[in-house]
Order: sequence, then C-alpha cells, then structure tokens
Amino acid sequence: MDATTSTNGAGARPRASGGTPLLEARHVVKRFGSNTANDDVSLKVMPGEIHALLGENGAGKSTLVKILYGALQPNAGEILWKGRPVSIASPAEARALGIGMVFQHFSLFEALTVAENIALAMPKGTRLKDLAHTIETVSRDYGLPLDPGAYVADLSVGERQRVEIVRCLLQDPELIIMDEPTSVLTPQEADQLFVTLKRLASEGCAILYISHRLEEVRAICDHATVMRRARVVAETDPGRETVGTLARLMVGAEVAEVRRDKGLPGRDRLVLDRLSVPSREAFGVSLKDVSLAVRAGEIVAIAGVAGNGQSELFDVLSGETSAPRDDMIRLDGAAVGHHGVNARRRAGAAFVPEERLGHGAVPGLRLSENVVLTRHGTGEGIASRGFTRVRAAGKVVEDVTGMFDVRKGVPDPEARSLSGGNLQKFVVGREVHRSPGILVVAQPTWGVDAGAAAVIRQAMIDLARGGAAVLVISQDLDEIFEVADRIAVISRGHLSPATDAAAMTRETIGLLMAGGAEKTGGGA
Ligand SMILES: Nc1ncnc2c1ncn2[C@@H]1O[C@H](COP(=O)(O)OP(=O)(O)OP(=O)(O)O)[C@@H](O)[C@H]1O
Repeated sequence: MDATTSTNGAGARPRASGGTPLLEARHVVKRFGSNTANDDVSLKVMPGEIHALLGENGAGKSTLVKILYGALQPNAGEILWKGRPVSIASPAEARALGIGMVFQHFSLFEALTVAENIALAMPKGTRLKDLAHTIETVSRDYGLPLDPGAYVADLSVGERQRVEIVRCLLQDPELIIMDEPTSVLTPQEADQLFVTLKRLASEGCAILYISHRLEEVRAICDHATVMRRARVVAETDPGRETVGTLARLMVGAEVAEVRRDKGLPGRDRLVLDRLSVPSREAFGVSLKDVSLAVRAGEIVAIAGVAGNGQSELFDVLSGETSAPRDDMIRLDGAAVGHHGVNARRRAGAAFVPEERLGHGAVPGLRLSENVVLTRHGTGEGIASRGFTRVRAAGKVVEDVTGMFDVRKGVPDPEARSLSGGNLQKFVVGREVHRSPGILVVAQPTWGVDAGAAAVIRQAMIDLARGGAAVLVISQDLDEIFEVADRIAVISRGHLSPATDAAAMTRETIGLLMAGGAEKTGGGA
C-alpha cells in the first residue's frame, strides 16, 4: 500500500509511511460455498485515520469487516493488531482488543430501554443508574444526545444508531468499524456524525468506514481502499478524487446518468384525503389531516427527518394499518382505506418498505419464495398451486436479477445471504417488475452503490413516465432532486403541499422539515 498524504479538511493528517498500522489484514480469503467473497484481501488502517472501505454491492466489504470484528472466520490470511498477529475468534475478543462495530442492521432489543440495551454489553455488575448517567454525559459530549430511559421501540432509526454508537464508545475502542452509518441519517444528523468522527479521530481513534455516499467519503476520509468482485483494486486519497473517479474505481466503468424528461401528469391515481391516523404507540407520531394526490406519469417525493410520520404513513398506505375511513385512501378512484395489503396489490399498487430484511423480504426464505409471498394473492401469473408457482417465481427472480444486476452466488439463494445493496435491488426490482400502476417506495436506494442507485432511480422514472403514479419517501435530498417532479415535506405528522420540484430549494425543504409543514397544513 502506498503512503499518501491527505489533502482534505483542516484536521487532515499525513498518512504515516513508517508507523505501525493499528490494524492490518494480510491476504485474507473467505469463501461461502463456491462463492469467494474475499479473495486475497489486504488492508492497513493507521491510528487516528478515517479509512473508507469502498466497493460496489457484493464486493465483499461487509464480509471483510465481519472478519475483522470476529463475527466470521477467514479461510486463509492473517490479521495483525498493532503489529502482532492475532486470531479474533468472536466479537467479544474483538472488543477486548479495542475494536468496536456499528452495524448496518441494528442489534437492539426493542422492548428494553436505551440503558438496558447498553448494559448488556457492559461488564457484569454495572449499576444501571450509573450507566444511565454515563450514557447521558458521553452522548451529550459527542453530540449524539440520548435519553437512557427511552424504550428502543419508540426511537427513530437515527436515534437507534446513536444508541449503537454510544454503546460502542463506552467500550473505549481504538478502532470503530461503521457499515454505512449515514444511510439512515438526515443531512443534519450526518453532519453531526462527521463532527463526532473527526473528534474521535483527533483523539487517536481510527474509523473504518463503509459508505456508498462518495461526496461524504471525499469530505471526511483520509484514505480509501476500493474493492471490486472480492479483491482490492485500488488504494487512494479520496480528497484527491472526484465523485466520478471514485465511482469509476468502484464499478470499473462509467456510471450512467439518470435521464429525466418532463412528464405530462394525467389523472389522479393515488389520493389521500384528509387522512388522520392516531399513533398506536405512546411516543409514535400521529398523521394529521394529510392530503395528497399523485398523478399518472409523475413522481412525488416526501422529504423529512426520520421519525416524523414516514413509517406510519407507509403502513397506512400499504394496508399494514387501516385508515379510520375507507375513502381517506383511494387507488384509481376506489376507496381502499379499510383494505389489506393484498387487496391493495390487486388494485394495482406495489409497496417497498424501508426495512428490507424482515419487512421487505423474509431472511430465511429463498428469493423465489419471497416472490411467492408478495404475489400469491394478486393473481399475477404466480399460480396458486405447486410447481407452476415455484417455476413462475423462479422466472421472476431471473428477470429481476437481469434487470437490476442482482449479484448472488447461486441462482436462488436465501434472502439473508445477499449483500445489503443486492437485497435492496432485488426488493425494489421485484415490485417494479410487476409494472404496478401505483408504486409507494421508502428509501429506494438505501445502501446501494452509485451504479445500482442510477438503475433504480431510472426504473422509477421510467415506470412513472409509462403512466404509473410513484410516491417516494426518502431522506436523501440528492435522490429527491434527481427523481421528483413534486416534493412535499413531512414534519410531526403534517404534510406540506406538494410543490413543483423546480421551485423547491434545500433551504425551503429544511425550513419545512423544521416544523414549517405544520403551518402550511396538508394539501395536494
Ligand atoms: N452468509 C453468507 N452466505 C453466502 N453468501 C454470502 C454470505 N454473506 C455474504 N455472502 C456473499 O458474499 C459476497 C460479498 O457480500 P458482502 O455482504 O460482503 O458485500 P458488500 O460489499 O458488503 O455489499 P453491499 O454494499 O451490498 O453491502 C456476496 O456475493 C454475498 O452474496
């Protein structure tokens, strides 16, 4: 690995050429059956360095960091910690060395409080009261405020991540591994996280950082290791690259630009009429008088800080919860507010939830079985009996794999064995493949690489331009501006009127996010 000197930011540190790496992986190999996920991978992380691990979906990044965290064992290769060979047999051993990890999929118990969750990772005998106090102090100091007594079930995704980070910090790590930490955060939360990471790095803690958001990698990372198809293909200083050159290093080709011509919106297809839904949970968000009409041919995006009613809105749109009145939700003119998810699917709607594992796909089922699950009640070619069903579902898997370049080791694997981004591509692709008249999708490109994000965004645009009404719920403003014809903002359960995207700026959206939506009231 070449010694490089960082050019980014005031706090940039030169990359030591002679110093001992904090962590070094040498020639690591990891196979899953016939699929090689890491093929002779080497990596050096220096103390106090923010080190990006980049690569397209399925490149092998998560596999490598799971090995470094002791959650997986390599088939070959060596790991050195502060220059000494170590064998990291379990996450507990990794933590004992000083390696912490914040996962992409959270591992918190919803029925426990923040303090109780963190206590599980602390030495036996830690008093809950003292721990609550420490949590409050550390979380405040590092700009990640938390209420130790709050139940995890009531926290937003961004807050849950804070719990994971604070739990990690309390173990005094020298290296923190983060797998796509900003994909669940608002722009403001992400900025705050960057301040926290810079501070940790200035205190000597190294960060190994997986992200598909290349702009942020350029802004905060001192060094990047790039993987492609299980191998390391480049080492670079991201501050010296552009987003385009980084994307090319990852994907090995130019990333296609999303094409969008102006649509000619037609009739109303999805209509919400003064939809109010009281929260089911003590700390949940109630939807208040939400009105919106999404027309044929257009994409409407709902922006907002996580935890402002997005998941409640998705649940009532998809039929997971019932609307108080049937006609509060109309699909192509038909009142469906009291209908379940299958009836809404039969009415031509498709839904892609935010959580892909568990909600979007059942982890232990094969992809074809997951296709059957979402289509058995819709009468769309997945016949109701035996072989036909399995064969037709297999064909859907094949089509979606081709259209969305889903990378997988075997033709029909269990959902859980796909890399995060590939599963997302599959779940979005499975629904787009139905050519729905109405598509509601939450966080469509969460965790997918630049190339795949372009494919998914293009598919949504093409679907809309073909006459569908597409509603995108997203926290990613870049994505919203790339795809949306109109933008509405959700704030504490209120939805602002959907406004022509060309007339919206980040500033206006920011103001609406901060509570302005309540003042402007619901409207289409
Ligand atoms: N438990 C498993 N069983 C079988 N194959 C697996 C397993 N875990 C990962 N793989 C495979 O290993 C390869 C690398 O996956 P990995 O999750 O490491 O990729 P990644 O670079 O982190 O991708 P992403 O950006 O999409 O999260 C993929 O082909 C994946 O399908």
